[in-house]
Amino acid sequence: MIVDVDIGNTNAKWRCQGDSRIYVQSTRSLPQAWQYSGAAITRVRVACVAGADVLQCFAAAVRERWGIDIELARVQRNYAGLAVCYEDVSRLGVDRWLAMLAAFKSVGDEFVAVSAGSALTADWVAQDGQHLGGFIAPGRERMLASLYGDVANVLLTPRVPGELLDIALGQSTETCVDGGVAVLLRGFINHVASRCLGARIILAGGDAQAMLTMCAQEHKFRVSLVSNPVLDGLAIALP
Ligand SMILES: Nc1ncnc2c1ncn2[C@@H]1O[C@H](COP(=O)(O)OP(=O)(O)OP(=O)(O)O)[C@@H](O)[C@H]1O
Ligand SMILES: CC(C)(CO)[C@@H](O)C(=O)NCCC(=O)O
Repeated sequence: MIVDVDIGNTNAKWRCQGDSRIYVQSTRSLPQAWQYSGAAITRVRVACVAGADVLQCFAAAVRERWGIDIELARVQRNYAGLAVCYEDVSRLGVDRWLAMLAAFKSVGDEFVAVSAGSALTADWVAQDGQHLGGFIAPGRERMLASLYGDVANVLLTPRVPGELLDIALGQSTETCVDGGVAVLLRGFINHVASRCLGARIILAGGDAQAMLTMCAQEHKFRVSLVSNPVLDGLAIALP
């Protein structure tokens, strides 16, 4: 059994080969125990942007339980037709690279890979596979945490996407913050969309659905929601 694992800053997600289900566990809890409960594992392909300590604990647990070393994806300057534009490719997040690899294979044309998770990222890739650059910004939870500190999670309210369409003026701290953050998220996705007229927008991450809702009507037809391009990219990077 091959298992692909995406260790993000908030959540670790995994998928077993031949099974479309994605399992999620908080990254914080991963060093204590990986909640994998499937069949015996022969390969574990990993993308990790969380700390080295998390990865070390995870690798040690896999070695102890299945007697194998994890296979870690690493960014390469030129791979599978995708050419990374960073001067120092080791600085590019492997999650961004894998998402671009997956989109490059499936779109076959110019695209922008957007992730709305712990961070907001957008990466432009030309039709010939040249990575043109991108943006990194704090994601929704990070923006809230920067205002509320450790109580951010308490104040996070799961919102139905429709609520985000009409950003009302807040009349309490919470509604002012929610509205302000929504303005920034909306600004990000609509800037991306209006900067890449013609290109497909491949949108993923925990806040992808909310971002799609906030995307201007005239751009929505170019957006494809994907559930986890990082996991898709692992199969390309580590065949
Ligand atoms: N149940 C939920 N309630 C509220 N918000 C949620 C929920 N699940 C996800 N989110 C939103 O999704 C974000 C996390 O998304 P995701 O799981 O894609 O993160 P991640 O993969 O760890 O991030 P990254 O890859 O950027 O490190 C949170 O910051 C939050 O804004
Ligand atoms: C930006 C994040 C946090 C998004 O998960 C990740 O891709 C990362 O840690 N990147 C390193 C910095 C960079 O990509 O330039």
